[in-house]
This record gives sequence, C-alpha cells and structure tokens, in this order.
Amino acid sequence: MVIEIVSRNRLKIAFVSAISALAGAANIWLLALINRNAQLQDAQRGVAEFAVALGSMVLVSFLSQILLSRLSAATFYKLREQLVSGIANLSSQQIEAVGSARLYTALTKDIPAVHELIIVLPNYVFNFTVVAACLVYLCLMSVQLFLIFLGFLLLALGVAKFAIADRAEKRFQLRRKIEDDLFRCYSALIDGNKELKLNRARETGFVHSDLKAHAEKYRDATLSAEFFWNMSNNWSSAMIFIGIGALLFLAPVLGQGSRAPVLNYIIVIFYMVGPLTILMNSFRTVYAARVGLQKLKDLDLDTRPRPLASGVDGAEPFATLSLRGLAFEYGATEDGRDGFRVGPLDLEIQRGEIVYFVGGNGSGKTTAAKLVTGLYEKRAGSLLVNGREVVADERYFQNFSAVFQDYYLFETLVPKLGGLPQTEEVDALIARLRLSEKVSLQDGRLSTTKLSYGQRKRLALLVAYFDNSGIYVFDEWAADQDPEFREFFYKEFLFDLKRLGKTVIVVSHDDRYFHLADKVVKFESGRIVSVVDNHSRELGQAQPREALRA
Ligand SMILES: Nc1ncnc2c1ncn2[C@@H]1O[C@H](COP(=O)(O)OP(=O)(O)OP(=O)(O)O)[C@@H](O)[C@H]1O
Repeated sequence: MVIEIVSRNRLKIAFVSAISALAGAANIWLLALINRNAQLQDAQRGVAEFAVALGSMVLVSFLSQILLSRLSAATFYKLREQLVSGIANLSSQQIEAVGSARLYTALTKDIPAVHELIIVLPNYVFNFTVVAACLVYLCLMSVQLFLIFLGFLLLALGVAKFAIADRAEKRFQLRRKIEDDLFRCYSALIDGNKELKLNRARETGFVHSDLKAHAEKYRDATLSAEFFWNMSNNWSSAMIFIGIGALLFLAPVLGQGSRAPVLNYIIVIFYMVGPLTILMNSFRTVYAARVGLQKLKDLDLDTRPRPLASGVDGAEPFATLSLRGLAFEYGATEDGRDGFRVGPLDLEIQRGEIVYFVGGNGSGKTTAAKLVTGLYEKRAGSLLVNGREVVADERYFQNFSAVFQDYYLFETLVPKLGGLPQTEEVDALIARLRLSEKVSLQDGRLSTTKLSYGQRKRLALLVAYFDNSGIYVFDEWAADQDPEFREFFYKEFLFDLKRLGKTVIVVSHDDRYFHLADKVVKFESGRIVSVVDNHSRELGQAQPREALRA
C-alpha cells in the first residue's frame, strides 16, 4: 500500500526533493559568501551577490515547504483512505480474528508513523544536500584537514548507527508490540467501565495487574530505547567535537600555521552540525516508519476499492436459497484446541418463508446465520441462489439485512431499493414500536439513539426494516423485549415482512412461537439435527414439533 503510494507520487517526491536540494545548495552558497567576505578588506563588493543568494534561499526554501506540506497532506489522506478501504474489505471473521484494538492502532499509530517518513523525506534531502555540500566545501578548503575530520565523522556515524541506534530500533519495535496490548486494556477500561466500577476487586486487579503491567513494559521499553538513542546522539556529538579539537591541535603540526583558515574550517563544520543532527534524528522517524510498515504489511490488507454493485438490481428476483454441504470452522483457540465447526449444512429456504434457527446455547445458530449471509466465509460446500452457486460476490451481501446480537445502530435510513421512505410510513412504525415520544425522523436521520437497551433494539429493527432487503436475519431479537413487543415481533412484524415477499431467518429460543414459523431448523453441536416444516411437511430427519420444545 505504502510502496504503491510512494511509487505513484515518485515524480512529485523527486520534484520536492530536488527543490529541497536547491534550497540546501542556496544555504551553502550563502555560507561560502559569508566565509569569503569575512576575509575581504572591501566586503561591500559582495553585497549584491549576498542579496541574490539570500533571496534565492528564502524563495526556494519557502517553495519547498509549501510543496512539501501539500504532498504530505495528500499522501496522508491517501494512506488513510487505503487503510479504510483495506479494513472495509476484511470479512467479519477476519475483523474478529485481527481484533479491533489492532485495527485502531493501525489507524492511529502505524499510518501516522509512515506518513511522518514521507514528510521527513524531502527535509532529509535538504539536510543531506547541505551536509554533502559542506563536506565538498571542506575538502576544497583543505584535503588534509578534511580527511582527518572525515575519519572522525565516519567513526561517529558508524558506531552510532550499527552499535547503538540499531539497539534502540529493537526497543522501539518491542514498544510498538506492547502498544497493541495497551490499547486492548484501554478498550477494556472504557467499554468495561461499569463492570470495573461495580467490582472493586476486579478494578484493582485489572488496573494494577493488566494495565499496569503493560504500562510498565511500555515505560521500560521507552526508557531503554531512549537510552540507546540518546547514547547514539551524544556519542556522535562528542566525536564531532573531538574531530574539531583534533583539527585545532593537528593543524599546526600539518603545516597549517595560520589560525584563520582553520577557524573558517571550523565555522563550516559548526554550520554542518545542525543539518547533520537533523539527519541523524530522522533515523528515528525511519525506524518508527519501518515498524509501522511491517505492522501494516502483517495485516495483509487488500486495499483495492470494492465495486459498488447492488445485488438487488439484478434481473432475476430472489426465489430460493440452498445450502449444500455448507461448512465453517473457527480458527484454533489460543490453547491449541480446534475451533468450533459448523456443518456440513443442507437446507432449502424459499422466498417469503419464515425460518427459525433453534437449539441450545453454543449450538451454532448465530454462526450458521452469519455463514448464510456470507459474512463468514465458508470452508466447504456451496450456497445457491435460484439454483446458481454464489461465488464470492459483493452483490450477495446486498440480499440481506440483519440485526445480530452485536449490532451497530446507524442513525440513517438507507433503503437498498426505492427512494427514502415517506415520513408518515416511518412515523407509523415508530409508533408501533412505541417510540414516538422518544424519537422522530429528521432529514432522513433518527433524532436520537440515546435510548434504553430494549428501545435501541427496537430502533435497530426499524432501521433494518427500511433497508428494504430480500432476506432478513434477526438474531435473538426478542430476547430482551417486553412480552408486548415479543408478541408484536413474532405475530405481526415477521408476518408484515412475509406479506411483502421478504424471507426471514430468526435465531430464537422463544419456543412459544416456534409454531408460527414456516420451517424450524434445529441445531446441535454445529449441525442441523432436524428441519420441521410447520405446514406438516417434514424434511430430512424431522422430528415432531413437541420434541423441539424439549
Ligand atoms: N468469534 C468466535 N471465535 C471462535 N469461536 C467462536 C466465536 N463465536 C462463537 N464461537 C464458538 O462457536 C460456537 C457456536 O457459537 P454461536 O454463537 O454460533 O452459538 P449460538 O447457537 O448462536 O449460541 P447462543 O444461543 O448462546 O447465542 C460456540 O460454542 C463457540 O465455541
């Protein structure tokens, strides 16, 4: 992703770098003029040239800064856009496997780290040009002194880089790993605040063990990284000053009797120390970017933009959905046990049917529902719509709307088919859900979502309803509703959808309503153990309805 962005902008980066190099060259021109004029008796002769050099330097520096800020803002925008696109391309199970903490840190840490490098690049070129030009200038002034100084400089940089700074980089890498754990703790601190507040012992344990342990590791890694980093900087500065000292004391021995040229020489070195320090400090940015890049690479995101296709605009309307040996398996657990398996599942669902997925806790109902929607990628078998196999097709998702147990409540109504619903139509459903005093539709947006848990779930039902999809999935929607709303859900709402020709899959434990389903599919240990057709047609290993209530 980053390589691609850098490669696409290589001409711009090269141009900005060239301008930065020009700015660096203008700096040296100015320095050379100062040095030359300092030795002239009639310094006024150089005023015009000095003014031109100064003007050029200010102009070119300003231009390079403007171009740089434009380039940096544009690349940051693009990087974030690509990461967002990559995250959007992840399947639900991939997002669950990676974890939200890791994705948030990619957005808030890794992308800015890589971006920082892009900002620094032209600055790097500028300072590199200044340092290189200073070295050439020093060489022209005195080859002997230059070789002495170069020896010290190479020794300083070599040891700083390979013996010290590389150790700092390892600590920075470790620190970045700890950041992921720390972020998980922050999420627990915020999302689990109620549980923590209500259990002092848990809070104490969490804050003092988990959070503190990671915070301490982070602190130690930072201290250790900074130690090596500072050591590297101080070593380099010390070596440069030792080099200057050596020049001062060795110059007379080498026949450089007069002090003035040596002092001019040292002025140039002093001038070079600033850009050199910036150059060395930018290694830190390079390290951080390298760690960020590796982390982004580990995510292995597909950042290609997804085609914005709609499945409901297809020529053929949805008539049947068939599951043929459909199977799924969660990844192995952390302690090495095999993940839970669902399937192979065989099932036929007709348009307009109300199908219940029932079974004990952990029997695989939700997993099966996610598999049917395509949110979980199948490991084996096939899904057929109207007898034709569904390939990994973005359009397939568009057949579904769902309220899962971990739903997210969006405030907007976005129908997949047809225009926005009439306000009266929305108001009527809001009234049926007994939410009229709480919420209304304003400019296509719900006025609030700050409601009770049960009320929010009723609103989620409303948002899904106006998606106007072909197939609806409700995962234990009624579990925490008042009896009045359970009755409404099972006896009215589902039948309203059915009348509209919608197909509904309901994950349910409410056995009082099982008889209202067209089909009751029972799960045990990830497999379908019975399919009861309530229109007295029994399919597969069907069992009497009473047995389902057991
Ligand atoms: N994100 C996950 N990662 C790994 N394993 C999971 C995950 N979610 C569920 N499982 C495993 O899959 C099994 C089935 O879970 P699922 O949520 O499908 O059950 P369910 O029948 O819907 O249960 P419930 O009635 O309690 O909601 C669980 O027993 C669990 O071991």
